[in-house]
Amino acid sequence: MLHVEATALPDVKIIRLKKFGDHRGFFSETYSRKAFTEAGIDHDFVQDNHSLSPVVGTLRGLHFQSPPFAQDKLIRVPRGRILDIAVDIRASSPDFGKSVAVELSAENWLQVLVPAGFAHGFVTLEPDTEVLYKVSAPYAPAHDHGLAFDDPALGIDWGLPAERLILSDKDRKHPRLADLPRYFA
Ligand SMILES: Cc1cn([C@H]2C[C@H](O)[C@@H](COP(=O)(O)OP(=O)(O)O[C@H]3O[C@@H](C)C(=O)[C@@H](O)[C@H]3O)O2)c(=O)[nH]c1=O
Repeated sequence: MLHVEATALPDVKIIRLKKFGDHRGFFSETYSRKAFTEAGIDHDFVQDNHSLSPVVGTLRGLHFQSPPFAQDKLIRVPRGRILDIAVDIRASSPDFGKSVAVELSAENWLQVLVPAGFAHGFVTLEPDTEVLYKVSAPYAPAHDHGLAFDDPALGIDWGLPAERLILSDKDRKHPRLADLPRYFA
């Protein structure tokens, strides 16, 4: 029913789901605890989030929650298209500071699993893009942190010129990786 692939950062996984199309439209099991667990993705998701970004170039990120409210995230796009980015911020990881980008869309029907210890963000590539994601810990504003999306040390190519990017005020003020406390060992 589902197929799991590692990305260049092996703990970030791409999930391919079955989509059954017929003359009425389609049906898809977008999450099944049993099927995901059998495929090695075993997380205790406690909250579902949903965002809408009307304008192309809306960039949300890079975000993470620190322990004890660190979140695993399972992300999908039921409408529109995004470039989804995960950055390894685990201090002792050989991939510390490295990022991976995956395009998620209503068309490709992929999901991405971004585990705790990674900062996460995305930029929208189509108008009216909606992003749905499950998280494994509740929202905890005191433990909610950000990393600068344009930190040169990360070298992330967001795929659009800077003047086309739409961000929250908060997301323009996050520290660079070198100045970020080491929240994850
Ligand atoms: C994330 C979150 C926000 N909020 C509130 C706080 C604020 O008033 C409003 C908008 O919050 P933000 O600006 O943080 O929303 P946004 O920038 O969409 O934040 C999200 O970005 C992506 C990339 C992630 O990975 C998510 O974990 C989350 O951090 O929603 C909640 O009530 N619960 C939540 O779980």
